[in-house]
Amino acid sequence: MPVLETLQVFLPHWWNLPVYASVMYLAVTRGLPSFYVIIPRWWNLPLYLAVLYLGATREHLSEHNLYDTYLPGERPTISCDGINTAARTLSGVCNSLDIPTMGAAGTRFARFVPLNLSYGEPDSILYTPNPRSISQELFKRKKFKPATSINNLASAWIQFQTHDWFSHGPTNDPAHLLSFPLPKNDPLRATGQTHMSVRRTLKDTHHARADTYNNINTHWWDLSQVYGADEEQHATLRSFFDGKMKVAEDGLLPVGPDGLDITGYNDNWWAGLSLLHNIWVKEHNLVCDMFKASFVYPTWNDTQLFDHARLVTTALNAKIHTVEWTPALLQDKILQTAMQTNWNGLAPKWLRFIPSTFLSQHVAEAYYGILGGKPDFAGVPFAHSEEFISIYRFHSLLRDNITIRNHVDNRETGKTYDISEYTFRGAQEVIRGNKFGDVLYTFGTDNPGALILGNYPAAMTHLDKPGAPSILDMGVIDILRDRERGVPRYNEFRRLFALLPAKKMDDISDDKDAVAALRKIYGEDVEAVDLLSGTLAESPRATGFAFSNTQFQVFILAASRRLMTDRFFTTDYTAAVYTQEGLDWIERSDFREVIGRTVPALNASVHSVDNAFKPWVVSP
Ligand code: HEM
Repeated sequence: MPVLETLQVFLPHWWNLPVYASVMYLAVTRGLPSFYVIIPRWWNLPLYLAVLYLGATREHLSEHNLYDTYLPGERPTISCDGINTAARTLSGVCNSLDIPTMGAAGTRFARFVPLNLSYGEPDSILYTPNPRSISQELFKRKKFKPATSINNLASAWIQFQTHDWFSHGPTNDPAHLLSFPLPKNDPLRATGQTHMSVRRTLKDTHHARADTYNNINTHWWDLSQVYGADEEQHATLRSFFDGKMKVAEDGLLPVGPDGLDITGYNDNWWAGLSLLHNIWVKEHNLVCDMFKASFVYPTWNDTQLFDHARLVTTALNAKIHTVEWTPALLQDKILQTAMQTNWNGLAPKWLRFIPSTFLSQHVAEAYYGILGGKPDFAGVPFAHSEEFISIYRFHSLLRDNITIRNHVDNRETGKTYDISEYTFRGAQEVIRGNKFGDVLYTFGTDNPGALILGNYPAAMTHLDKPGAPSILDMGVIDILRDRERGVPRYNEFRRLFALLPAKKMDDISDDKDAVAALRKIYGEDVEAVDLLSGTLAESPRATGFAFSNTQFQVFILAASRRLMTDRFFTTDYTAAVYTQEGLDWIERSDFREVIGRTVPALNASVHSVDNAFKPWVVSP
């Protein structure tokens, strides 16, 4: 039984393994991460060795890459007295009962690099190479290159998830600008413009240490983008009847005076986000119906129904992300096994009799999965980090156009929307000006853009965002944000994340065109390559991976950590807190089921694939 061989208890002759394997085995089971060895192309290892290697990598990174930005005594404190700690709170307080404000809305982002290396770049290098040249010459799309292994729902999904986990906020700092001269040949110069300015991120400055930034959303995986993160706003989203969220008469989310859907977080809105917010509100309301219809909870009031439905809906969302979205983006057997291990554990049902107290924490996590196990903070309070945010700069996923097709016969309906039309207020016209099922079907069958150089939508480099002080070049902003927030550039980032740095430009990519494009901007200065430029250029990638190994290294650390540190995914993932009906709902659902029951017309289409994020097979 190969699965058992990964566990200390079932691998008595571990010393007969090849050298790398025994080192990794020791690292995972006995906590000896100091023996960590970098294996650059780990994806070529046999399946279970590769899974072990990823486990060892996670341990190594947990030991070396977790930094709290609150110094002792700085963290705000509150008491959880009078708060219902059996439910998720809106602001995220009291998830940790030991440190009640851990992960709460408005608290600081952490770092995955040492604090003394997290200073924003000084002006002498902040604008070099010129961010506008990078955006226009290295990033901007000339011809759309699709990511053929996934559908466009996968792109909306990841932005939807990031809005749950983090945001620096839509406002930025009007009093402090990042400003640099436009390149000499920039077409904008013809209009008389000589410089480009971007507001700095709002931040807290400190004496003799790096600036820190606050998350305006909760750090927890709690669907705060759907439910909101404060009482006042949340009250506008609730029907206060049977635990349900408010929907308009047509069954879709109501629309506010700003023309955007009324939901927990609607910044940077577009049709893809509207689809997902609608689906998850419908799902929440169906969970309420399930509880209401069961004979077990006839006396539950609106709050009890809401609280339990939120727990269940949120955990199902986390499960789908872990065992469906991730394996769709990273289509490799190793990853599928690793993500299943995170959620369910490796042990088959019939072998789950060993009490986890007999197993070390790491072995128990691998054997039984993180879910329902003991919380594991690796000694550092949980918060998302700046480095985590930086690896999700996935704007290249966006399509230039969305052409709606009928879900019954796959024919074009004659409606096409470009980015200026499907974003912000425009999302309404896409969602309500078409059949919801047709829009969702179109997303399920279209591909998003590939995460490579030269595939950043041109329209995103002159984005007219309502309320923004000027037209935004998102390529410029993506580069500047990392530089101003002190996220290390590509090579230093790799060093700090236990990866081998590039010695020369050719080491970054096997693709000669990508290397030539990098050279045009960065010359031979491999240390100057920005994180986003390097990761978009990077190859080879693990087989089937839509993003680079550098990004994946951060993912290894963060994906498990946001589950392991959350009381509602660990200690309190129990029938007593969720109800048995709730746990069963999560257990038997996948995203195909969610789509099938929230938009029944698409049940057959979404079941044409084994994973809802793979391109659905088009109707004959
Ligand atoms: C049409 C859709 C989208 C629009 C209009 C949009 C727009 C924006 C804007 C205006 C910002 C803030 C820039 C700033 O720092 O001032 C931003 C940040 C960001 N976007 Fe997008 N975006 C879109 C889609 C996506 C997608 C699909 C992803 C995929 C994950 C994504 C990931 C991010 C990330 C990670 C940030 C940084 C957030 C932060 O600093 O807190 N965006 N986007």
